[in-house]
Amino acid sequence: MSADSRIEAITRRIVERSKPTREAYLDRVRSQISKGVHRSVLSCGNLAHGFAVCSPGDKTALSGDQVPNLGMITAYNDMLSAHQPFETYPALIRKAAHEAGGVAQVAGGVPAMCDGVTQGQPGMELSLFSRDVIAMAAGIGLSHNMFDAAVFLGVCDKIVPGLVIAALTFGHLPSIFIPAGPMTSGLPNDEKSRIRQLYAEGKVGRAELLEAESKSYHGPGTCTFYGTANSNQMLMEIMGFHMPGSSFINPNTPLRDALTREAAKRALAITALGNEFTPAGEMIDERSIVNGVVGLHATGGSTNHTLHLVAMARAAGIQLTWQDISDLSDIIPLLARVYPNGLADVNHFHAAGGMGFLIKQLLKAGYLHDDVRTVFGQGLAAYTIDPKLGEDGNVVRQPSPEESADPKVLARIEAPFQPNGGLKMLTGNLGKAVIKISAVKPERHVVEAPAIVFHDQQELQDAFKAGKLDRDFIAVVRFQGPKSNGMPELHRLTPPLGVLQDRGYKVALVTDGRMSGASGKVPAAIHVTPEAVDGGAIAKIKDGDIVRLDAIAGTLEVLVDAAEFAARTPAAPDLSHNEFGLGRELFAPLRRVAGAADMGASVLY
Ligand SMILES: O=C(O)[C@H](O)[C@@H](O)[C@H](O)[C@H](O)COP(=O)(O)O
Ligand code: SF4
Repeated sequence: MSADSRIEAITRRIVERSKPTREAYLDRVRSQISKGVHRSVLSCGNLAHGFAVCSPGDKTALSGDQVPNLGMITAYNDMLSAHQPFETYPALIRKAAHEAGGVAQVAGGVPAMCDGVTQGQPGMELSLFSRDVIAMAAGIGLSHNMFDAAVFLGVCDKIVPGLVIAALTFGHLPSIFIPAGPMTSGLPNDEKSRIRQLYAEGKVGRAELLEAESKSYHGPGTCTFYGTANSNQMLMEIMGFHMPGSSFINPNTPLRDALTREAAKRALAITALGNEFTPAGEMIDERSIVNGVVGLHATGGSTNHTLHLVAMARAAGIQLTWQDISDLSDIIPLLARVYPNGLADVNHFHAAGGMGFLIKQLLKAGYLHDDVRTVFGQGLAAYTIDPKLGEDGNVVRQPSPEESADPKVLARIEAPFQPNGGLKMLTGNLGKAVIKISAVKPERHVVEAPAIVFHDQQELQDAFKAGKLDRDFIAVVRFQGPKSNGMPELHRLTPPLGVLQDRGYKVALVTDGRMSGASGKVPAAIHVTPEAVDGGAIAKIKDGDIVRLDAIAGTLEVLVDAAEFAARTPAAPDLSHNEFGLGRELFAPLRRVAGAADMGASVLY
């Protein structure tokens, strides 16, 4: 079934816009493919180093060019609950590779930051740049050129986007993403947020807050809210980088391990040595990217993907814009109510039918390109399944049901929760911005109020604690862009602004920084571009200026006489405090070259 004509039209305009860069990219990929099995270009010395620690059997296998070798890129560490399960994956994957007649080696590791640990801390100023550092680190591993396919072990916020950039940079190789799955459900996310707001008001102490947080984040696996990490899993599934049904199976379960083994064997089956060669650079095309954006809107996914999807697409020569994302939002309905867009968590989402049901609904309406290549073969319809553990310990896939097992969490296409995806681009005399309203009540989609300007999130929190913010206002938090301080998430603003909103005040946030994928209830115009330090108009806003954020009209305006505003001198605060400390001095070169948010805020292109 062909896609809806509006989806086709947007896809066509992306294809047209991307033609020069996409064709140049594909030429590079095909040139690399034409060189044949990559180990064959290595010298004997190179090869001997490459398999020095292998068994005699593997050395024999790798000495020739008939046995496929799988390169693993792992983001294992104990900081991310979502990545901790990867500690045991290399051994599992090596064993599965041998069972399939291949070899598997860890090509390299990549760094991974837990945004939950660094949230509100100086480390968060390295977070966005870590995406591109991860892409470079993965490139270092794959540059050994020993491999016929790659598997990527990563889940969280900047890690999957960075790994996708690497996978597409090495687009001549087939690549499969292997997740570790969500944490089992703990304290409900809305209850955690309620305790946070009580703490912000001084009504509970640190002991109660730590108890609530620890009951929420309690074990291995991805945090269960629908933030950037779980948006990543949705994207990898709907873009065809996952084996069908991989996204939301809990860690350390037989089905999880069966999916991991299966992915390793599939990666070896789709190399150039077999008859289903599926290089990532050809598998992912403009239709795959559009499918990813559609999934983002249908699930109320993280705003961080208005940065990451643009950067990921560029790695394959595809030019995705915020206008594309905004226009698709007008078409795609919201089908999932997962925190912060609802009370459920990703385990409930999966139990209600999960990705298989979601994809089935979107395909039924023609909102997805079905005729795409995936690591599993041709066509997205193969992903409308429910994964189960078979008698033999392998994965079996049953067709997804026609009905949602929980219509309050996962809706049918005929009865969506909202008619659109709620991720809009705003334009006006402050430049461009992005707003996600799928978690914002309709009466708050337009906010017009006096500005109060802050130069970091701690200033706002201090003003709140001092009782200075009990009024209608728009918080303008600026000098938070990529060139300023690395564009940290300002998620610690959510509790105080949420308290003020619950007290009945009209509040909103305007910032050239980012929010967490878990942020939601307060209207926020984020990623304002140009950023303050880059000549952005946001640097000229003064306390008391009337600012209007209109998510319905798609506008972001400061209501000041244009001539008077233009004549203002931009603020130029002292930013030296974010140039040193906790590694920020190492990232000064990246701040200098960082691109604009609407181009992916990348240091790579
Ligand atoms: O984009 C995201 O999804 C966030 O970066 C998330 O990964 C991070 O952990 C947040 O901090 C939410 O968690 P907390 O509400 O516990 O901070
Ligand atoms: S979802 Fe966020 S907080 Fe949870 S493990 Fe991943 S990065 Fe850390």
